[in-house]
Amino acid sequence: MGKVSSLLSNQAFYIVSVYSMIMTLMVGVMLGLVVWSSRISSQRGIIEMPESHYDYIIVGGGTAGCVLAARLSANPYHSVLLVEAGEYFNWLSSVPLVTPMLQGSAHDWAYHTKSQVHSSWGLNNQSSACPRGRGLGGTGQMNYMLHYTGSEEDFSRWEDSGATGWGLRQLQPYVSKMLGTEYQCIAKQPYCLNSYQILLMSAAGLHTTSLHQKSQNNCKRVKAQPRMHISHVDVGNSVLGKAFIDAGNELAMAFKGLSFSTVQSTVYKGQRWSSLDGYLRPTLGQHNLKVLLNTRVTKVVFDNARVVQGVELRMSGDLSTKFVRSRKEVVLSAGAINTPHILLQSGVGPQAHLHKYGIPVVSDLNVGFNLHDHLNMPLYVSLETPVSVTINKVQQVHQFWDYMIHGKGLLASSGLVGVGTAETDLGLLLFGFGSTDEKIFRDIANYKQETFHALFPFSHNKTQEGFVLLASCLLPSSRGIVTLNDADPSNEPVIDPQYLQHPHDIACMIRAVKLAISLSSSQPFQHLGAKLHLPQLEECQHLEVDPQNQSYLECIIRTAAITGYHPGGTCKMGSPHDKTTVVDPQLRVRGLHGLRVMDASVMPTPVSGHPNSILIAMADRTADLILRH
Ligand SMILES: Cc1cc2nc3c(=O)[nH]c(=O)nc-3n(C[C@H](O)[C@H](O)[C@H](O)COP(=O)(O)OP(=O)(O)OC[C@H]3O[C@@H](n4cnc5c(N)ncnc54)[C@H](O)[C@@H]3O)c2cc1C
Repeated sequence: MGKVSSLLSNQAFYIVSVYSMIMTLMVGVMLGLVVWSSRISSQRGIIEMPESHYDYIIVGGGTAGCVLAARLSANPYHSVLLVEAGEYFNWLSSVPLVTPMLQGSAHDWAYHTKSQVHSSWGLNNQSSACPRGRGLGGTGQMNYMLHYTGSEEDFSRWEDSGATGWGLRQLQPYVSKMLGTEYQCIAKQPYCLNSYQILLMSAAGLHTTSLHQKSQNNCKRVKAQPRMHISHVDVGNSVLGKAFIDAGNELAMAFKGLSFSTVQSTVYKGQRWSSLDGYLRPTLGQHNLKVLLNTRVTKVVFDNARVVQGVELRMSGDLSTKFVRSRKEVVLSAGAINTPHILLQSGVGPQAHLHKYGIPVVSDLNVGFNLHDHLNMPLYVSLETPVSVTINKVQQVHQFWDYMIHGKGLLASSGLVGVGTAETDLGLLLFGFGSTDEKIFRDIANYKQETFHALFPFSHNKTQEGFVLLASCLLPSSRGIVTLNDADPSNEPVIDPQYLQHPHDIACMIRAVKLAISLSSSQPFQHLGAKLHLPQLEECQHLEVDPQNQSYLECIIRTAAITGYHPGGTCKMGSPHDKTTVVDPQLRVRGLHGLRVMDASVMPTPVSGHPNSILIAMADRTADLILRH
């Protein structure tokens, strides 16, 4: 009997081993095919050496740069060069769940902030990580894929501050276009307008002049191919998602303006869908669009009349500098950290700061100021019900199989489940991870080991069920600055966000944390056996661990809150008469000719959520502003 059972178990072991070998082999082959086919299709339009000149030069192939390059090259008579410091991201970037693994990799600029005074006490050197995507697709190729298109108030604030033309009404047509609705004229009508005019008309309500009335009769909204694909967490299939919505309903009386939903993500058939996929990729290979990878723009060059001549660039592995001329415009889309860095290196920035490094001043502007970012305070909640993502579940072979064959399963989602707002400025995210890889999550936040362990007490347990609530102040008032370290463009700039410097922000963060605490103790989560683990942090050990204790809450926030990954504002857009602005509402750099900025650095104030899709719509509108010019 014993022999038979050991024979059977040997056979079972043999079958399981062969099965896993076959599965692993097939997964390997399929991944190889995916990588191989994307390599082949990705070579189109990529050049090794630039020509001497182009009509438009776009610096940075990130979220905004990919849209601009596609739109400006739509006219076959315009030659466009897109210069990107990195290369193509590897295949990991398309698998939503493993997104955090890109941080700290070769695809990340991997910046760190200056030591913070008012925050980050529990981080190494009191310095926050500041990841930024380096490669085609930019930070949009390494972000958490949350889709959000802003509130009306976000854009009214911009208009009120002098960024005229950037209201919701003007941006809405571009958001619609992103999602698959366009405005088209009936062909061959004499009074047909171009798409920009139609978008403007629709933004203006379509009925102000007789020309508009005629066009209203001849132009219509049509369904088009969406540029961006959006997927939703289905409440019917997500126990955590359902609990989140139900908890929102329960809390509606206690918090004003509460709005809770499951997340929308820029994911298509289980893969990341960025502005590279939706805008740039379909246009690659056009004769008039060239992409230069692994090439860093070090400087914008001007003549004596402050007209842009072109850019200086350095190709990877080559220490010499090349010059490429622009016949029409240079657009900086290098992101909220690198765009001000390039401008400062080019002599555009505060005079005293440039003098300090011996850089000749081309224009004395407030470049680098007004840096804003969201902060997230993580709170861990353990569960007694198996409804979350755990390391053990992710490691099951069938998860790989489901993903490779059907684009489904745990790997197909970022793990983010719910997004909530209340009282206009409080934000909450539910990350459905019960257990996490300590090394990845500790290092990407730059947490000290003891801070990490206090926040995530079960991090060593691969089967622990639970989730993380990220509490945030959506409209922070603190403003930081990006400055030069020295006059060498290849050295990192100094990033000082001055998190929580403004008293408003700590009060706002405390309210957000209280919202998270109320959520964890709501009935829907209690039914799942939720237990909140308020951290016992070394920096706060003199304070009683109590959710009602304001001083304790302030201390844990100042110790353990981490970046929300949304730096912006460092080339503030606004009225050309306002000395604090860098670009006018057409995004032209004030006082210079032929130079614009279009990326997160132009956002005058933070948006009440996630900026990526808003930047896509803004870049699309900017292309129309440029083309109309
Ligand atoms: C980890 C993480 C998660 C995030 N999650 C979300 C989310 O879920 N939802 C959301 O809406 N937002 C999210 N964001 C923020 C969002 O992705 C960014 O705000 C957005 O991508 C910024 O776009 P951009 O065009 O301003 O810059 P980027 O996309 O950063 O593009 C800048 C590009 O310029 C290139 N570049 C820089 N310097 C040079 C140079 N000198 N020469 C040539 N090229 C250069 C860079 O390599 C890069 O490709 C996240 C960000 C991070 C880091």
